[in-house]
Amino acid sequence: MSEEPRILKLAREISEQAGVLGDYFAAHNLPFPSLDATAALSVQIPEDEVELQKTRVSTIEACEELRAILMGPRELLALNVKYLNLTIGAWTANTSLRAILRYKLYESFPVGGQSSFDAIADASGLNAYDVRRLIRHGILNHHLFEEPSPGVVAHSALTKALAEDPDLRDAIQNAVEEFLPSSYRLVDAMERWPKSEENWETAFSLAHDTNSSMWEYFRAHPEKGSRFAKAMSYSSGKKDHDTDLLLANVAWPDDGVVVDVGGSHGSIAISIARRFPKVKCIVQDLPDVIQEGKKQLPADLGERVEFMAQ
Ligand SMILES: C[S@@+](CC[C@H](N)C(=O)[O-])C[C@H]1O[C@@H](n2cnc3c(N)ncnc32)[C@H](O)[C@@H]1O
Repeated sequence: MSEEPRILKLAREISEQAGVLGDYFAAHNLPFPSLDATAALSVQIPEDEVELQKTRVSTIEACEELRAILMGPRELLALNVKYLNLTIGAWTANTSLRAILRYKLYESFPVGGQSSFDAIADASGLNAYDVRRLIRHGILNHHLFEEPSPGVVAHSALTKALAEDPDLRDAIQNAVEEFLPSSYRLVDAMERWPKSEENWETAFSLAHDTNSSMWEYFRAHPEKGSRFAKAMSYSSGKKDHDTDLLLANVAWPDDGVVVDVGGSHGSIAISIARRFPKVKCIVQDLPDVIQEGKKQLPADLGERVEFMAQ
């Protein structure tokens, strides 16, 4: 008999285990757990009910795994960046992800192959102790890498996605290197420069130890600037966020001119031009960004998407 698919197995386990928990609450006349304002602040299972506590934890773990599988690697990576820092105690939430990207651990051995902590340390220049701890942190917290047997490292779907999808990689790295550190400095910037309208008196400047605005900083660090622009294109249309929603929910003209102010490399303008063959689009942005956008523009849209440095 073929093996039961993982999502069905997990769903069955969740249902069975929730049933066991439900029977306990009913038998003990306890309120069922909920997120209503009137609910108890902890789930009402006494500490000495060890088996029941285990059932509760394994139900939560099965829910997390089912959710992760159903999201898929790309969406899951984006979600990791977005939400993990909200967990109290998750001080290290994105450290393994950041290290895996910064030191290119995702390409330290081929997808489909296996490696060891020592070999990954050699390939990356890190020491084996750090590599082991970071990779195990990634495995436990983010589904990054797998350890099929002790000391043997293999790719997971997520590290495979990082290895094989440079656009996704740029979007994630831009988030963990540029934006997450800035988000932590926002209230500091508000305190330091109350009501400032200066374009460099920002959380970004504090996080990056600079007296420049984010845009000047990106110009001085072109590899980061290019990564930011690719991240914009990624989130504004290429893969997970369907530009169809934008196209369907705005009363675009059938012909005429659309100007995308701050349109970066033109991903939105390109989508509009493709959908409405009589519309012309003008993308306005900073000179360096415009230069790159021009280079990337598909040749067949040369007449209808214009880039303008502003
Ligand atoms: C959040 S991004 C927008 C991304 C773009 N709409 C997309 O979907 O890919 C903001 C854009 O504004 C541009 N920008 C910032 N300051 C500018 C300025 N002073 N003049 C022109 N463009 C500017 C940046 O280069 C960047 O591409």
